[in-house]
Amino acid sequence: MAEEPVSTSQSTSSPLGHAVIPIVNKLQDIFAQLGSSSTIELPQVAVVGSQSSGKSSVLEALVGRDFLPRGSDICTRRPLVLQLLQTKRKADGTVEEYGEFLHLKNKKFFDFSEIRREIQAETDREAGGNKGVSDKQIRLKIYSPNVLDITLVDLPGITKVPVGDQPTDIEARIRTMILSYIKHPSCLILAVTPANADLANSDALQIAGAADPDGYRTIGVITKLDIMDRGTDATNFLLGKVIPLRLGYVGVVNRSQQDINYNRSIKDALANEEKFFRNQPVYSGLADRCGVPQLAKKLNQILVQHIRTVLPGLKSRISSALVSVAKEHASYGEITESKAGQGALLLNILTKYAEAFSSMVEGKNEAMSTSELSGGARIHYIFQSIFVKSLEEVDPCDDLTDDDIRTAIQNATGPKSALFVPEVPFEVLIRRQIARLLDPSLQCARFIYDELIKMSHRCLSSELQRFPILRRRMDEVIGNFLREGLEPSETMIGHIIEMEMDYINTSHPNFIGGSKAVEVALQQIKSRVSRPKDGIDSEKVPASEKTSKSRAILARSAANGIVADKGVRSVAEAERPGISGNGGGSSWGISSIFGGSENRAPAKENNPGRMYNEPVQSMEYALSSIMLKEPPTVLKPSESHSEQETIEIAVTKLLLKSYYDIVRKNVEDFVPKAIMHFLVNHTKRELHNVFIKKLYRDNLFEEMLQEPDEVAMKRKRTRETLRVLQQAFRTLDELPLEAETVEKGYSLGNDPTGLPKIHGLPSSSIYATSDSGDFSAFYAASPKSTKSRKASHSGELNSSLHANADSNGNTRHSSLGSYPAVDF
Ligand SMILES: Nc1nc2c(ncn2[C@@H]2O[C@H](COP(=O)(O)OP(=O)(O)OP(=O)(O)O)[C@@H](O)[C@H]2O)c(=O)[nH]1
Repeated sequence: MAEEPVSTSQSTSSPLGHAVIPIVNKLQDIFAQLGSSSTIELPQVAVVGSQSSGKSSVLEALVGRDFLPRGSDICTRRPLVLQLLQTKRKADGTVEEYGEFLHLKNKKFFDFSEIRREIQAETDREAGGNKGVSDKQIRLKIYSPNVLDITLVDLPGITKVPVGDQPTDIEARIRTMILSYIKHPSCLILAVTPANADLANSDALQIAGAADPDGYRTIGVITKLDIMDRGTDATNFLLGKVIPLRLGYVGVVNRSQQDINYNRSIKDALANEEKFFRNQPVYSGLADRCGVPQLAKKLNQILVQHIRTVLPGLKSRISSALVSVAKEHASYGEITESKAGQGALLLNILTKYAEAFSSMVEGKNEAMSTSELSGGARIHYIFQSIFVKSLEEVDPCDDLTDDDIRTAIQNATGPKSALFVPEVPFEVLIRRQIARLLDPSLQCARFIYDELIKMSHRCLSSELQRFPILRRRMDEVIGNFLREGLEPSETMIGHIIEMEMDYINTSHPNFIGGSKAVEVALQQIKSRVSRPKDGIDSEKVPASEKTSKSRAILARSAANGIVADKGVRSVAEAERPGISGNGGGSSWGISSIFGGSENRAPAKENNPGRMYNEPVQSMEYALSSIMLKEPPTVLKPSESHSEQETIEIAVTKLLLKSYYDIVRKNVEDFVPKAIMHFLVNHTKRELHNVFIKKLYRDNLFEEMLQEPDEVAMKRKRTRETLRVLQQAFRTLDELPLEAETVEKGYSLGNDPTGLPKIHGLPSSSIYATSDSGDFSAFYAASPKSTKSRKASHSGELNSSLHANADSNGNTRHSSLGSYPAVDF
């Protein structure tokens, strides 16, 4: 490529064009180094056009070296991805240029004709020797101080008629292949059309139009201006009068086949091209649209603008990758060799774990979920919504039928008939109900234990992943410790229930008491009598019996201080039984249910009640020598309920319910307390000590802090990734200032000419014009602002040059939006 004379303004201009592109290329290499399939997708420049239109020649001229197979026949049969990388001149001023193929890593090709031969050989290897075409890329990097940093793609030319090994659908296949490159919004398209062909029917413009209908990224290249028919010229093409193109056209003169045959150098060809345009007065006013150097400038300028816009997005991606890799790296920790270091590490892990466990129980855990209950909240849920709720729902009488109660009453009164509301059956039955509370209470403790086990697993920090032995040992220790904590809580729960069963405190202020129970029971029965269907049939009960029972019960109410019906008092007193006097150790006198014993009347043993009627009758039968039936082995109370029994049953139920409520509340209160004290809080308090006691041993450090090889490997890999990312980040960090400088260069026009200054671009007057080929105008505003916004989102090239903020004021980054996220 011809060296441009460096003007004063250039020498003071921003070096961004020089600096940004190599950095991004460098980043691309960095990502490649990471072995990640993700790469930074730079805007590529693809050359499209019909066969032999001069695509390869244009690329070669841009590169400034002969290295591509060219000829009148089909030459490009595989996509060639060509990354041009600008290198510095050597200190002694000599130039080193070489190429490197991806498929031949570490081999530098200093002889460019050898590069051409390798392209041909590699093409043949994949696509065969007989004009076959393949879509498998050949990747080539060219290092040279004489190139602009750009990635170019040479694509097979569009052909209509299949030849050689080409399939019948060769045209469609090539079009698909071309489209797969140029459809990408970040791909710049060089649509190459020979000047001696009909531009209106240009394959290149047609396919470019399909991929880039608005022409935001298509540059028209007219080749072979030198072999146009005499008397014709390409000015109308170049001015966009035939087919308008937003980015305009550049006319070039490449080497003819004869030049190639004579081995004419590119340098000569460029000189020849310059001479051509100089000698053609018709092109003199179109200097900015003529010649390979102008094409190079156009491309470079677009590329620089694009990269500048893309950098912030790239930077944020790298920084987030950096954060996650750094986090991962930190999770692998450092290798600790010294005993003291190991001890400190172990202590730290154990302490952190114990703290995490406590925080989780207390609900102070940072990683607390917002989508579900966790930690201590689950414990609370188990207590309140499972345990308490289940107990509340239990009816103490639900497993007791009236017959059960009647049987219990009859059993409790022994051979006598029950004269009063019996206390023993109440105690027997209430104990039975209290006993039922044991199982759910123990189950509740189990649930909490399970929760704590789950929490213990959740507390395992990522740091522990690298110490599987320690992790296992910690698991064992906490598992055992929790199991040990479960025992006393279960014992305590047992005690709570036993205590409740052992002493039935009928003096409890909340207990209904016998009198009140009788009163309520009578009311219940009365209301049932008035509604015979609902309850017992009062008619069936003999009147005398009914009166006596009522009297007896009401009398007890009176004895308890409740004013009873005066008319029945004496009878009631006469019928007062002496049960209380016969109470055993565990039997609480009737007074305990019915209140104080002050008004207790002496027992009357020989009360001629219903009880004795039957033996008397038996005697009479005996006298008549009538034999009795043997009593059955299993005896049940008689089926018919007396009214007395009904009342007794109702009273017993009321007493049961009332007392059960008291016990249930106690249990609901004490069981969670016991579990919290003996299991949960105990674990919270003691876990750290237990860990220290069981695991913090000099002789165990080595064993417990043993990490698997895999962790060492991962640590090494993430360290390397981190290093590369840090390097990339640092490199990018230096860019904003330069980008700003470039911004100034473009927008403020601090050059006397008011022109943008890009490294490697001559400060020619080409930018002064402001027609369709002027990028400054193109960058400044889009004719379709809405569209450009949309395009910006989809990552189209032009978007990077337009509005940088969406309607929400968010900065958007365009083209790299489509490159795959860094995935390590
Ligand atoms: N006179 C003249 N000949 C040219 C020009 N550009 C290309 N040629 C010749 O046209 C022929 C085809 O050029 P290539 O560069 O191989 O064309 P291509 O489009 O890459 O061809 P394929 O890859 O095979 O499709 C070669 O013989 C070139 O020397 C030009 O501007 N002037």
